[in-house]
Amino acid sequence: MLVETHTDTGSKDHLDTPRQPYLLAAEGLNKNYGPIQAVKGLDVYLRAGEALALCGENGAGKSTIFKILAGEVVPDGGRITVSGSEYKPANASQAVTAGVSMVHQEFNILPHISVAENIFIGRMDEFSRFGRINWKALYSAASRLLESLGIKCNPRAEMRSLSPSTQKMVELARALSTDPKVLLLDEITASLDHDDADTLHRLMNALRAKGVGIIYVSHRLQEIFLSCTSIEIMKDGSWVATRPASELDEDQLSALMVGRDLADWKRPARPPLQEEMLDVSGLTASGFRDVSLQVRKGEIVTLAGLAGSGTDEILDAIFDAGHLTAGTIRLEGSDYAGKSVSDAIAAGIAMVPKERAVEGLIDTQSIRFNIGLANLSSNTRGVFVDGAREAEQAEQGADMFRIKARSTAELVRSLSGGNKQKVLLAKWFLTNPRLMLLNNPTRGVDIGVKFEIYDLMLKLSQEKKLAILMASEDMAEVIRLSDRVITIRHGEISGVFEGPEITETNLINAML
Ligand SMILES: Nc1ncnc2c1ncn2[C@@H]1O[C@H](COP(=O)(O)OP(=O)(O)OP(=O)(O)O)[C@@H](O)[C@H]1O
Repeated sequence: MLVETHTDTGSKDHLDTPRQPYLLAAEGLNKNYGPIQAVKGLDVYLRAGEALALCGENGAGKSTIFKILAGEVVPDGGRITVSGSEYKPANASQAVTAGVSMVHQEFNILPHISVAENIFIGRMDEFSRFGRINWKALYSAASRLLESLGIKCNPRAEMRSLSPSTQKMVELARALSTDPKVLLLDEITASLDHDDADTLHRLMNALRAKGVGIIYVSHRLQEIFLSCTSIEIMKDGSWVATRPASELDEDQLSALMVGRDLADWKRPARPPLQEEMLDVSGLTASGFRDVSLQVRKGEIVTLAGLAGSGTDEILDAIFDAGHLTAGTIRLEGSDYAGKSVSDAIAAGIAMVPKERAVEGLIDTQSIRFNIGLANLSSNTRGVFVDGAREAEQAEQGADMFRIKARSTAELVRSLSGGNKQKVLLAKWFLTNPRLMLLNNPTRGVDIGVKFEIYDLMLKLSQEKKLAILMASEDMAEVIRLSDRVITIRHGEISGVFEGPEITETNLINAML
């Protein structure tokens, strides 16, 4: 069902036709965080059966809108109705009762309890009698729900035993268990593997057919065209345009989002590279075996594989070499005997991990502190941290990656998701590494910054002879950036591709 939407052609009046009233109408929303105007007079209109993509650069205000709609943040101004009734949720559970459920960008789970409890958390009294929980009823309700949604996992399993992708799908099951009229999905696919992303898109279509309205945020523009019927673009907290998805293509959408055309971005031609930086041979550890590969100075080599193929483990094992069961690592022709992360940093290796929330950043500290952490050795005088040097370096990082914040003294937890990822990248790029290990470096980063990161990676590899070994699930990124691609299947190398051999068909055939 293609749903009629308002457009930005002509005036910006949104007519609520009697034929199909708005399921959700938010008008004139405002939200300030201190001096930051995160949302400025924004309108959002959603009809039953519509999947509306909310698009904008990192820090544009998308998550803030979602938090307002989900009752987690009280707006400073504006009016919302759901099914025509005034909607002013004081908290998330009032939002759920009114039919609005959300899946967050960051993980929102309790790792030490079961899948079933995570799904029905806050509603366990539905399964209790006289103060005792009827576990059988709880597990069978969870089992029925998961099965109906096509999510394969054991409701009795402890949440932390699941892959991040399955954990996210359980969060989706939790949102759907409340039978929402409006479903808010905030960058959910950033955590999903291929199969779960397919299941999600199938579910979105089924939900739309049942009349559920969906608002969807993703920096993967391809996905938006796959499953959304309309697109609202915002910039710096304000409305820019709303269009039916059928009227835009990816290039037009990215131009509307970032205000410039990115369609012509091409990787510059690069001279042949000779000097070897990394040479690993017969590397074996949990999740992969007998991996041998080389990365030359100035080269970008990518490990490409399906989720669970072993690419994450290979990068982790080079950075934290204490867990290897066999194999050797050589750096610039010399044996590397490092056994820990600190040995790796001392040897000039840096790593941007996949899960920034868990492995990468201390949320409760400032941007400056987080960038400084990886650069402590250059920022200390004797036993004291040189505050001025640390601040200068943080400024440099914030500039280089266009981190959107009032100052580098701001706490990382108050940043938007994409800006957190930029802090992580700045932190490691500023250590001036010889070898950079990047696990999905542009995850959650907006399209404009994505291309800036590509330019930066190419510049550093070219000018500073930085060797980059990256893992990426973004096929367009793999093809755009790599000098060489090594495909990994079931923990083993299944192919090596260079230059014109790097095509989507070749890579996918070798990955499957
Ligand atoms: N709790 C907070 N305290 C202070 N500032 C905040 C807070 N939450 C968000 N902001 C600021 O509000 C602005 C909008 O952030 P928001 O998270 O809504 O952006 P976003 O569009 O979702 O970005 P991304 O694509 O990076 O996730 C940003 O400048 C952000 O730093």
